[in-house]
Amino acid sequence: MRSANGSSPTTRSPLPLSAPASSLPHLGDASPRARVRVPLEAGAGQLVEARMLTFDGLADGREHLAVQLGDPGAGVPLVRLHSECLTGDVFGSARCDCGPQLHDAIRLIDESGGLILYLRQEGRGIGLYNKLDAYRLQEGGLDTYEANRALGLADDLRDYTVAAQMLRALGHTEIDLLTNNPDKAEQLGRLGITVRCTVRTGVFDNPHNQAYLSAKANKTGHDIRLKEKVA
Ligand SMILES: Nc1nc2c(ncn2[C@@H]2O[C@H](COP(=O)(O)OP(=O)(O)OP(=O)(O)O)[C@@H](O)[C@H]2O)c(=O)[nH]1
Ligand SMILES: [Zn+2]
Repeated sequence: MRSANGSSPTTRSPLPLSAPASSLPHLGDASPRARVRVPLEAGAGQLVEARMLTFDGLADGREHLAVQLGDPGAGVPLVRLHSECLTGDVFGSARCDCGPQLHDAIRLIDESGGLILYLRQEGRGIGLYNKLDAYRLQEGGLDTYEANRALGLADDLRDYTVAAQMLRALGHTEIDLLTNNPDKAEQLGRLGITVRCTVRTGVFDNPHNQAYLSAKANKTGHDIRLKEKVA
């Protein structure tokens, strides 16, 4: 069982989430392309060593990145699928929780051994400009999903085929998944990756991201334990 992180996630029961071998989808072959060592700032002046991997043959032709942390031989890896959030990951936007989630994942996975798959799926797949259009609509009172729909877009366009391809290319067909999002585990199961268990990420709430977090908890079944649910 995984240990809890500093923000008190818990490990849930094992999930029966793998497809039978006979029905495994053919995803197309991807293979590792380059593997480079990169020291990462992990807070409090600490550096952790990451290995960054690129791939040939990913299904959508985009540049997704695998970041390997900790002991690669430590058994079933702890994996986070982290969808790109330029505003949160790079600029530290407090409108969402992506930046602190990413940094907490680096720390936690460095301890456990595993991978962050950094997926180029900005704005849950709608792209940066559409996300900022959605932010404008949210300022008029819509929640994150209503704003997508007002733009004529689906709630969530993400497909995790490339994540399954990266995992298979690295020989990982069984993982523990660091997420609060049930769709990630379900999709990976259908794509032939056994999710042994999920580990909740911490809840990084602040006065600016309450509506974002409560919409995830109330509308898409994210396992987020907010102190107080905002309607
Ligand atoms: N469309 C849209 N996307 C947003 C908004 N706020 C954040 N995002 C995007 O939401 C995605 C968050 O991805 P993840 O960190 O993988 O989070 P998640 O799907 O909520 O699941 P877990 O963090 O794994 O529990 C990023 O791509 C952000 O850019 C928003 O208001 N609208
Ligand atoms: Zn974000």
